[in-house]
Order: sequence, then C-alpha cells, then structure tokens
Amino acid sequence: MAESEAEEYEYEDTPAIPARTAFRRFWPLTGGLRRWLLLVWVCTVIAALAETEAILLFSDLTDHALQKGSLAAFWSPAVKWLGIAVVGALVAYAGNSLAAWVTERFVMRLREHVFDHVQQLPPHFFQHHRQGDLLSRLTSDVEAIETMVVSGLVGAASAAFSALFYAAAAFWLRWDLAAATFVLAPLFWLAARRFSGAIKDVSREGRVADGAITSVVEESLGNIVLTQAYDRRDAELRRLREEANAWFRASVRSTRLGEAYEQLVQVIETVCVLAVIGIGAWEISTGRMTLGQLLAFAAFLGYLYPPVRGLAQLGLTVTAATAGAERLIEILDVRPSVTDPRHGTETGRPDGTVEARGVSFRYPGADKAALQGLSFAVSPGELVIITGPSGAGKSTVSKLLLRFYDPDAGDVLLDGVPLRDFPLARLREYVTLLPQETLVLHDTVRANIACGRPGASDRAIEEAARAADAHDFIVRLPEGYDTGIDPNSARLSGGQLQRLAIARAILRDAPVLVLDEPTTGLDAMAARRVVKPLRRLMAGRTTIMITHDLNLAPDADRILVVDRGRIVETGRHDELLARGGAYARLHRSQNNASMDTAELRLPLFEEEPPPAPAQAPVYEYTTGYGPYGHDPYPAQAAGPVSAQGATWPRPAHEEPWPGL
Ligand SMILES: Nc1ncnc2c1ncn2[C@@H]1O[C@H](COP(=O)(O)OP(=O)(O)OP(=O)(O)O)[C@@H](O)[C@H]1O
Repeated sequence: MAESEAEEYEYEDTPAIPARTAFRRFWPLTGGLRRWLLLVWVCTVIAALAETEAILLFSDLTDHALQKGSLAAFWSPAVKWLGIAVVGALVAYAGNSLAAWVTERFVMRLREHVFDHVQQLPPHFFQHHRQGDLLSRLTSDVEAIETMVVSGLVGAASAAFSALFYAAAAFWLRWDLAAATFVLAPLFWLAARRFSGAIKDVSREGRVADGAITSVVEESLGNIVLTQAYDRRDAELRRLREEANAWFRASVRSTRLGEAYEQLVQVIETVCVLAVIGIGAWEISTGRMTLGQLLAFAAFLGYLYPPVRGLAQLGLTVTAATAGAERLIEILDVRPSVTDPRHGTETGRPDGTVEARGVSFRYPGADKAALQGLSFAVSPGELVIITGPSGAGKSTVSKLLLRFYDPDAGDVLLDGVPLRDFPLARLREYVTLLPQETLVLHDTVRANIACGRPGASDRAIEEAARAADAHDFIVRLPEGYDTGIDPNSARLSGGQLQRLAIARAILRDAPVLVLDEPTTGLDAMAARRVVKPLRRLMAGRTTIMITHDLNLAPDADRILVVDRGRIVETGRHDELLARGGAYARLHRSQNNASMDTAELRLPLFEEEPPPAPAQAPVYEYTTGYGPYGHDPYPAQAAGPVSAQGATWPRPAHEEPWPGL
C-alpha cells in the first residue's frame, strides 16, 4: 500500500467529495430496491394528484355551496372530496410504509457492505484507526448516506413532482397570478445556496466530534483498570469534555444555521402570500376573479411551498450527509492488503511443508523493513521456534505465514505453492494461528470452541476440550458448555482461556500451526498447565512457534534466532548454546531474569505437583488423560508424570467458578 494511503488514516485529512460523486458511489447498493423506490414515488404522485383534486373541489364548494348558500350544491363535491381523501390517505400510508422498508433495507445493506470491507482490512489499519471512530462511521455515518441516497432521491423526486402539479394547477387556475408569484420562487434557491457551504462544514465537524466522543468513551471503558488504579478519572473526564465541547459547538451552530434558514424561508413565503392576496384583492374588485378561485389559488400556493422548500432543504440535508459519505468512502477506499487469487490453486490438504524464500517486508508507512531476506524451511510435523529480541520481526513472520500481508520480495510457500496462490479461506483452513492474546467470542463456551470448525458435533467439541485439558473446568461452569462468556469476562483465568483456544485449534485440525507466544502473559503455573495440551495440539502438525520463552526450546527440531529482521543463527538448542552466540546470550538473559522470581524457576515441563500445603483442600483430578485415564495422545506425554495417585492439591491457578 502506498505511503499516501497510510496518511489518509488521519481523520482531519478526510478528503472532500462532491455530493454527486458520493451519490454515484453508493447508488449501486440500491440494486433490487429500485423498483420499490419507483413504487414509492408513484404513491407520492398519486397522493399529490389527490390533493390537487381536493383543492379544486374546495374552490367549487366555496363558489357554489358557500357563497350561494346552497346545500344542494354541497353534497356531490363533498362526497367526491371524501372519496379522494380516503384514497389519498391509503396511498400515502402505503407509500410511506414502503419508503421506510426500502430505507431500512438500504441501511442494512450499506452497513453490511462497509462492515464486510472493514473485516478484510490489514492489522495496521486498526492500529491507525480509533475503534470508537470506526463504530461511529458504521452507525451514524451509514444512516447519513441513507438520507442522501434513498430518502434524498425519493424526497427530491416526490417534491419535484408535487411542486410541478401544484404549479401547473395554479397556472391552470390563473396563469397571470401564478406567473406574478413565481417570480419570487428563486428566492428560495438563493437562500439555500447561501447556507449550504456552512451547513456542510458544521456537519463534518459534528461527525468527527461524534466519532471522537465514541472513541474516548470506548478507550476509557476499555482501560477502566488503568483509569481507576491511577485515579485518571479527571484526566479522562477532561478528554471527554474536550471532544464533547467540539461536538457541542458544532451541534449548536448547526441548529442556529438550520433555524436561520427556516426563518428566512418563512419570511420569503409571507412575501409571496401577501403578493397573492394583494393581486387577488385587486382582481376580485375588478370582477375578474371569484373568492373561491382566490382561496383555491392561495391553497395551491400553500401546498406548493412545502415541496419547493423541501427541495431546497433537501439540498442542505444531502450536503450535510455528504460529510458522512466522505468518512465512509475514506474507509472503503482502503484496499485489503491481500486478496483472493484470480485462479486459486486447489492442492487438497497439504502435508505441511512451509518455506520462506528470501522474504523481505516493510509495513505500509514504516521507514525501515521489518524483515529482510528471510529464508527457512520447515518439514511436515517439525517444530521450529523463532526467537529473538523484542522488535526483531518475530510476529511479522506469523503475519506473513497467515497471509495478513504479502512479502514485498520473496515468497512464503506451503507445500511448494506460494501462499498468494491459495484461496484465502482455504489457506486459513490449512494454517491455524494461536495468537498471543486469547480471542473470545461473545457466545457460549461451546460456540467458542466450535468456531474452530463450524458445524462440529458436540462430541467432537468435547473431545477437543478434553484434549486441551479444558473439559474439567468447563463442566464446572454453571451451565457447562452452554455457559456464556465474552471478551471482558472475568469468568475464566488466562490459562483457562488459553486452553479454550487450544481446544478450538485442535478442532480446526490444520496441518500447519503458528503459535505466537503461547505462554506469554501466563504465570509459571498456568504456563505449565498449557504445555501438555499444547503438545497434543502440535502432534503431527508442522508448528512454528514464536516465543521468548526458551523453556520450550529443547523440544524444537530447529531454532531460528531473528534480529533486526534477519536470521542470525539457526540450529538445535544444544548446538546453539554450545556456539555461545546470540542464542546463548538470549538464553542467559532469560535465565538471569528468572533468577529474580522463585515462581519462574519452577520447571515448566515437570508434571510433578508441588508438595501439598498441610491444610490444602484436595479434589478429584478427573482428566481422562495421563496416568489417570486413557490418553489418546500418548506420544505427546509431557515429561515425567506423577504416579502418586488420583488426588492432587488444587493448583493455585485453577480458579474454580466463584461459589463452587
Ligand atoms: N503496524 C506496523 N507498522 C509499522 N511498523 C510495525 C508495525 N508492526 C510492527 N512494526 C515494526 O516492525 C518491526 C518488527 O515488529 P514485530 O512485531 O514483528 O517484532 P517482534 O519481534 O514480534 O517483537 P515483540 O517480541 O516485542 O513482539 C518492529 O520494528 C516494529 O516496530
């Protein structure tokens, strides 16, 4: 992606777009709805015709029934008028209901379109965009576009036709009087033109402020622990107030502009009405017009002004909505960093040979390369650990393996096929990521595991959970597998969440696994607890593990030490230690760091439980694996296991459900 595109992420730089361009951009989304739009418009035309007829009947009634005091002349026009009113009401009801349906469908469609697009955007897009601002674009800005495309279009067509009917009727009644009053019509347009620029500016400011407020609230609530622990309430409040002030100013200015326009139009209308009454009075006095005609004429003008005013107002609404459109178009113009190949390669399930050939990569907008000339190969079933100092480029390797980005030079290959030749959905089926942060859906535990393989049977889900050593704590939850969890849920500990993620990955059953710091963020006990399930997950799969945690290094078939985007050492754990180079230094520094805490010195692979404190509660250790039951993954048995019996002290990290 070009550097200029990265710069577009700045909100202030949202490019200005003419309303016509914005309209054209979103018009294709009305496909399939256009015939209904046409029907809405037909309903509006019929309703306008009914009104026109009613006004003519009113003129008839005034001249023949009211002025002559004849009840006989009342009935026929009255019945007609009533009939027309009923038909007009029914048609207006149908038209308005249909308009609401079309409008909401369009909003849904547009929102899905933008949401789907955003979901394909590369990770760095989300680092550059505040979430709150994205939320505001997906909600209020989407609705603004609706005003422009659907309501705007139907409103404009309806208003134009209504204005045309009433104007034609006024001309038909008295063309000279109509012509005299129509001379004043351009005043409406002049007023609208005068206001439109200012209204667009203020609307844009309001939308940016709206996004900023949502961002502050979202960030502040997401960081509530920091806010409370460091007593940042006042600082957060100040941040909110600053954004709210901008919104307040824009909002008040917008109302002031709207009101000023409204009142100006009222005055113009009054001038027109007075002109009609003045000319009418003169015409009646000379006998060239009846009172009924004058009243009907005034009524036509009364009906004519709202659509004329509506048309001008619509111009302002559309202009204001364009500010929202600009914000959506800005996002829609960001291209996904990777796309499906035109002709995807169908290889069938790969064996899992992974190779990087001279891979170089620079993040969009970054000034230096994150990876340079990286080459390595992993055979099916091998475990390769990628380690190195912070910022070396380890996680970047995982992003290229998952094809979140394509390399700028070189290729990443799976079974000899460049990743860019696989359809994306297939590739993500073949390569599974276990990310550093455990990702949780707002759903049940079952659904959280099942998202590894949608449609998996309950049995398969449970088996995966057992293999991930998650079954036991899941069944202890209040509703077992049907217990609801969410990303902010405090119901599960870090280690438990990690085991859920492992169950999900086991269920996915991909031939290639990318583990990004699988034990980081867990305390030593929790880390120990995930090692065994991790081994089961890795069994028979090509595994590339990105980690600082060198406790797992002796298991690796090969270790790649990365520094400043290059591989600086390759070999097995013992070889690299003996070489006394970068790896040996990393290893030493890790051991030195862990000297400080007794907890970290606990052996990571040993399943021997720590000696039970005298008063420690005991519980049945019911996992179906290891020495206590049938282990379907015997080859992955992790180090020496306890032979002490079936009861263990409850590990400190194994938090039970509160109240259990
Ligand atoms: N979205 C991004 N935009 C620009 N530069 C980035 C981006 N993400 C990472 N980088 C840079 O790329 C380099 C490699 O980052 P990477 O996250 O791969 O390092 P890492 O070895 O995984 O570090 P850590 O161990 O701290 O996670 C770093 O210099 C980092 O600043």
